[in-house]
Amino acid sequence: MLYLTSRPGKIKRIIKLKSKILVCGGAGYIGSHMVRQLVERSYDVVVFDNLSQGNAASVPSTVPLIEGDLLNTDALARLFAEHRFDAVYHFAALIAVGESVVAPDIYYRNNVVGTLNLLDAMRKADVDRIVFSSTAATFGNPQTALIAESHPQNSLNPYGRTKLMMEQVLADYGHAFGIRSVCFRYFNAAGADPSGEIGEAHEPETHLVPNILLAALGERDMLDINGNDYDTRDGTCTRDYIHVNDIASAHLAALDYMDANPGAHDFNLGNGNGFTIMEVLEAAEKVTGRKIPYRIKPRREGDAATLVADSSRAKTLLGWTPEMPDIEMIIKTAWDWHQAPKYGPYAG
Ligand SMILES: NC(=O)c1ccc[n+]([C@@H]2O[C@H](COP(=O)([O-])OP(=O)(O)OC[C@H]3O[C@@H](n4cnc5c(N)ncnc54)[C@H](O)[C@@H]3O)[C@@H](O)[C@H]2O)c1
Ligand SMILES: O=c1ccn([C@@H]2O[C@H](COP(=O)(O)OP(=O)(O)O[C@H]3O[C@H](CO)[C@@H](O)[C@H](O)[C@H]3O)[C@@H](O)[C@H]2O)c(=O)[nH]1
Repeated sequence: MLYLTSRPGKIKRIIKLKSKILVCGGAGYIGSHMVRQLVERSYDVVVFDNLSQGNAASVPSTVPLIEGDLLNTDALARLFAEHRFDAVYHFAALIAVGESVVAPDIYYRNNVVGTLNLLDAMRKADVDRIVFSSTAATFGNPQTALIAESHPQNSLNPYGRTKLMMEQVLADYGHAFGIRSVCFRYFNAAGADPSGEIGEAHEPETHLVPNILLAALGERDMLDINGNDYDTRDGTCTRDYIHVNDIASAHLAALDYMDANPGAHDFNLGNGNGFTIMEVLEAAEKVTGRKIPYRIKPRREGDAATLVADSSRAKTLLGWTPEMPDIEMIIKTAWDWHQAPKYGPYAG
């Protein structure tokens, strides 16, 4: 934040200028919700995205969208030469657990090399604040019912390991180079902005909630459930679903937190309630009023049986409160979007 006086020498009036924020991956699902919250609060925002999964239509027309790749160091140099950023939100990554098991090379290059390139560009431009999208997938199978930040991180898949590596890099860069960082380990992002203007639109879609809703709409024949022989209430995997706007609101709090606290910090973001796949399916049937067909398939490699967050640290230190913790409300916002998506593979 920059504070200027309207009359130099005489402090008559304080004008608070909003920070300029780079949102890498800002055309993606969570990034686009972040951009919307930043714009609503009058931040100066620039989006950098290679549109491999992102949708240009999800970025407001007032926000510059620079199409570029984190693996292209020239494009990054140009970006940081053209703009003076106060902080970076880094959402850009490949995100599918199952795919990372069969194509780890692509995941390590994109998520690890891409992030190292971004950090190099930041350092050259003297930008020293970054909020990094990490994940519950860094933890592996839990040793306690709720996963707090102190829980050991033994990721079960390459995707989670790319994120864990970057958490470690950020801690080292904080120590050596003074880079301030917040790593948010989201549990399962779901839902859509209640405006109905933006939502989840991946191609192909791999996430549970949209796949359930696509089956409800007949866009898929049925939901494939990846295994029902886990040690959970009904044998299907348990996850902690958190509304995408609640993830974004934590990022706003992180800016002030980094101002006051040098170094690297991590926070788990979830609602603290685990739902099995069958329970999410039942909740979606209630919300949609439709019977949703499904079949049981083999386990998907790399899946933890259960991932549920303890988010006390974010609540205490960031003053963060999720505004939409109810699973049916989360699904309802996604359902409103999926019935009439404005972009993506099922639009029109
Ligand atoms: N969706 C979830 O449930 C979840 C949970 C935990 C963590 N995360 C993390 O949150 C972040 C955002 O997830 P999302 O669901 O919005 O994913 P997404 O795929 O919708 O968005 C990622 C965006 O990054 C862009 N991108 C990817 N690689 C890039 C590159 N090399 N250069 C430039 N742009 C690139 C994509 O085009 C896309 O727009 C990711 O880092 C993901 O690992 C997501
Ligand atoms: O069509 C589907 C989709 C998913 N699942 C299962 O549902 C659960 C949740 O899967 P998914 O929605 O793909 O989320 P995760 O695999 O838990 O991964 C998400 O949540 C992680 C945090 O927990 C993030 O890091 C990842 O980026 C994000 O993809 C898993 O057991 C999947 O195997 C199905 O059975 N059928």
